[in-house]
Amino acid sequence: MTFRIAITPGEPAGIGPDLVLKIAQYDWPAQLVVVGSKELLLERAEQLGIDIELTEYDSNQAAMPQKKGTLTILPVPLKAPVVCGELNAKNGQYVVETMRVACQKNMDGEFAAIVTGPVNKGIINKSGISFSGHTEFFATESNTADVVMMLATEGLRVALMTTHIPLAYVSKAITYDRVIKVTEILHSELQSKFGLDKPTIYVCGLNPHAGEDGHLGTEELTTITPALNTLRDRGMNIIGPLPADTLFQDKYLQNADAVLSMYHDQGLTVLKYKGFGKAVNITLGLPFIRTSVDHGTALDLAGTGLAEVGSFQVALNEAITLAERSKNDR
Ligand SMILES: NC(=O)c1ccc[n+]([C@@H]2O[C@H](COP(=O)([O-])OP(=O)(O)OC[C@H]3O[C@@H](n4cnc5c(N)ncnc54)[C@H](O)[C@@H]3O)[C@@H](O)[C@H]2O)c1
Ligand SMILES: N[C@H](C(=O)O)[C@H](O)COP(=O)(O)O
Repeated sequence: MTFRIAITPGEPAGIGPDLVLKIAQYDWPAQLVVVGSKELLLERAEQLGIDIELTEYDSNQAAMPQKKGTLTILPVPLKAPVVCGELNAKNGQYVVETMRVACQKNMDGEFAAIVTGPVNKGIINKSGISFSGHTEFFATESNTADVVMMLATEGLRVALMTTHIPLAYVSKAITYDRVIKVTEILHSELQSKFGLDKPTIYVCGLNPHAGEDGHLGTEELTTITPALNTLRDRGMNIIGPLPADTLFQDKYLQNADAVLSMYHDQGLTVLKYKGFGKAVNITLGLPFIRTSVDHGTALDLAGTGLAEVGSFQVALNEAITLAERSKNDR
């Protein structure tokens, strides 16, 4: 028996709908249920010259592998017409509703995973909904206190100690408890989701040269190292904090199952330099599987046919692999 994967196309004026249609040009071993506007997909398909057959989702029917040229759709209506490349705050509520429905159906066990297309955080906030990212949204929606953002491409996994917050708040956010919590979630999910019995985690410092013994910043001495020592005492294999500018070299990375960076651009700049378009974003610590693309809404490419589908394929393949693994573990 196969399972169902929920797909949210994300921002309707961006490339998400284009990529969902491109994904549908292949056979998939799982049923792909797109949670979003049927009219939007049909309109974008016509614009791109893609043939697509949409079948409405019926929870009473058994899940079937998705055949190329087809998609299953769980309709969520748009709030306003869509023009490619033009954000419209009226559709902020639509975008959030697609995520909410997909989340609920995963919580209920009806779907085995969620794969999300890119959203524009700014326009959702402009629509009156406070929103900083899918990662935080799904945590709140599923009542999960702590989750971890991790992006992965071939040969590198990068997890983040802090996610979508202004740089000015990062230092305050890195508390002893946060270092313990995030590292514990990363460690336990490397074991359970990725089958690594005793994962090795390399940890970046926050300050230049990891603080240079307190001369260039003290967070390493006061917070990060004490927390990592506690985790080492609990048996975890943790290296660091090491200077972030020299950590990302092969002699460290070949031994690292993941690198834990202190803030968004410290880790993701390296990850995306290495693997942009071929990476997956995975939320660790949720009660369901959630993966996503490594890129944003690319408003400049929506409706042109030029958007690359590589990262969406990686995200969908990863969701299917994780869902199969989780099914076999049960
Ligand atoms: N998963 C997500 O929801 C997600 C991820 C990252 C950024 N974003 C959001 O996307 C919006 C735009 O962000 P940005 O401009 O920094 O990043 P972006 O990824 O949208 O665009 C950066 C550059 O990469 C190109 N690009 C992106 N995806 C591409 C693809 N699939 N194929 C070919 N070229 C591609 C774009 O044309 C642009 O030149 C922001 O609102 C941001 O918050 C969302
Ligand atoms: N931080 C992610 C990135 O740069 O790729 C992106 O903004 C998406 O984050 P969410 O999955 O939390 O929306």
